[in-house]
Amino acid sequence: MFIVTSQEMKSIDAFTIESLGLPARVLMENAGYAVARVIESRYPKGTRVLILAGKGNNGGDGLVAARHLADAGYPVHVILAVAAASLSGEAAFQYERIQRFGISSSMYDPFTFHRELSRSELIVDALLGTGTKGSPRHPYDEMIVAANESRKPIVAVDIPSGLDADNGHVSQPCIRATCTVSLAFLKRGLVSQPGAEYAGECVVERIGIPHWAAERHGVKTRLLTEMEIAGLMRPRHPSGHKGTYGHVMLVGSCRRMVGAGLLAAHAAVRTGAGLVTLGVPASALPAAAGRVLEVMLTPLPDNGTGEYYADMAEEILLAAEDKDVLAVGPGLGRFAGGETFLRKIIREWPKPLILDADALYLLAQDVTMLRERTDPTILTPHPGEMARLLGCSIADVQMARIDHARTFATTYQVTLVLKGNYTVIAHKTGDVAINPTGNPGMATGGTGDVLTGMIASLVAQGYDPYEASCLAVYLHGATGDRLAEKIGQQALAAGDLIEEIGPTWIEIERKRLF
Ligand SMILES: NC(=O)C1=CN([C@@H]2O[C@H](COP(=O)(O)OP(=O)(O)OC[C@H]3O[C@@H](n4cnc5c(N)ncnc54)[C@H](O)[C@@H]3O)[C@@H](O)[C@H]2O)[C@H](O)CC1
Ligand SMILES: [K+]
Repeated sequence: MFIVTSQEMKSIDAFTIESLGLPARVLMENAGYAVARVIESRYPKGTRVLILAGKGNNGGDGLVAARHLADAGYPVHVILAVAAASLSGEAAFQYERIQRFGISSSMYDPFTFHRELSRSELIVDALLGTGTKGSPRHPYDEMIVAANESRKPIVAVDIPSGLDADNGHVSQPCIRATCTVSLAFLKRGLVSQPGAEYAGECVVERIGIPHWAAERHGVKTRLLTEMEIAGLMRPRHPSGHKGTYGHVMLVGSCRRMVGAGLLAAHAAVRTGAGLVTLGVPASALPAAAGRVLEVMLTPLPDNGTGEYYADMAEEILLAAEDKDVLAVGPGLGRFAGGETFLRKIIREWPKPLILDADALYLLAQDVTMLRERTDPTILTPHPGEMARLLGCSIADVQMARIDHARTFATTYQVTLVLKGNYTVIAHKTGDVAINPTGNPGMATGGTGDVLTGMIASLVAQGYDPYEASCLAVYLHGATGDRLAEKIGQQALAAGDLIEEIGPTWIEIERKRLF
């Protein structure tokens, strides 16, 4: 499912209208009708609907919806934010139609507005759409505040008014919708925080703009869907043996963080790797031994410290020689000479490499070392690690997650997984996938280690690095959602997640189209 910016939407709209010859009026009719149908499917006939219409095309969509809802048996009243004379072309055309159809309407004045608001049972927000510039001005601001304060359900047309369609930032005020009917394609702001929270449930409705028009206009951002993920899942081969499913080598679990590497290793086992080896500083080995029976442990000479140090890169490369993928980071710790350590691995490891956690901290000391790699590389930063890699603030990262992830991936030719709500997976070609699964219960220590193990496991099994990342991220979030259903978000722990990977895999795999 494509995700567009307002600029991309504008070009696609123009292309559909001018080159494909589908008039703007037809698109608006489809848009308003789609909104009405969504409302009809959720609210019983007779529900009193108040439609708030702005001056542009978003308002026009609302006016079309008013016409269809009235016809379907909903008492409707329309309030225009501006005088009828200042409505833009298509909205003016639609306003004239609702008058001819005898639909009750008025122009905004505080008294009428509050009276209609208190009588209504459902509000349609058609004030501002993708043409919004800056914070809602008067009287839009007052209308938005009052609509929110009414606590009545709100269906937003295209985006909640006050939302920045491109980055998910919300103005003060911004509509808090129960449901948003996004037209033609999802807008970026609906899958970025805090926008997603203001949008409520999102439904995307077709309005006549063909799907391929997005591709034609170079849209490279999409939302992962369950169907697509199911399609990536490969059945195991009847004659397969453990060698068929690859050997993962993980490096981490220093004395203070033994659990991190173990979580990753265990998750790699549960995601299907043939064999999993965890490299640990020799002195930390007793603490790691016997905790996950399926995992082999490789002690790395550590002078009795239980920590990593620069020279251990040599040992790691030797130990990894016969493995299919190397993942460095969970519980690695920070140490003197870390940059040299990482540079050696980056330069000399000739197969897929995954860098997470403290490996990303080490990488941030000189990101350009990534240019020395030609083999597949996957980075899995959370926003703090991403900020360090870019030398900017976390707020800067969060402001433009998609753009930062994409630029980094294309610049350094890596797969970049920017974690957080709506994890962004960026491919070295500039393709970006956004993940819809997961919940706040997963914001707890160790879940990142689990993800790293899952990605490593899939790469070892021969999945393409980008597809492995998309599949692992989706599955990881879906596993968290399934677990939260069972035990609640509060109680969710990284270790429990691992046991739920298998059942979640089966559940998704069943959606596969044969
Ligand atoms: N063919 C199409 O283009 C279709 C568009 N659809 C809907 O149209 C909107 C986008 O419409 P547009 O007219 O470009 O902009 P808006 O309706 O979002 O509003 C712009 C309007 O409002 C004024 N304005 C801008 N910023 C502010 C502000 N901060 N405060 C107050 N007023 C503001 C500005 O002057 C403009 O006149 C899209 O979201 C869809 O809903 C349909 O889908 C059909 C096809
Ligand atoms: K809106």
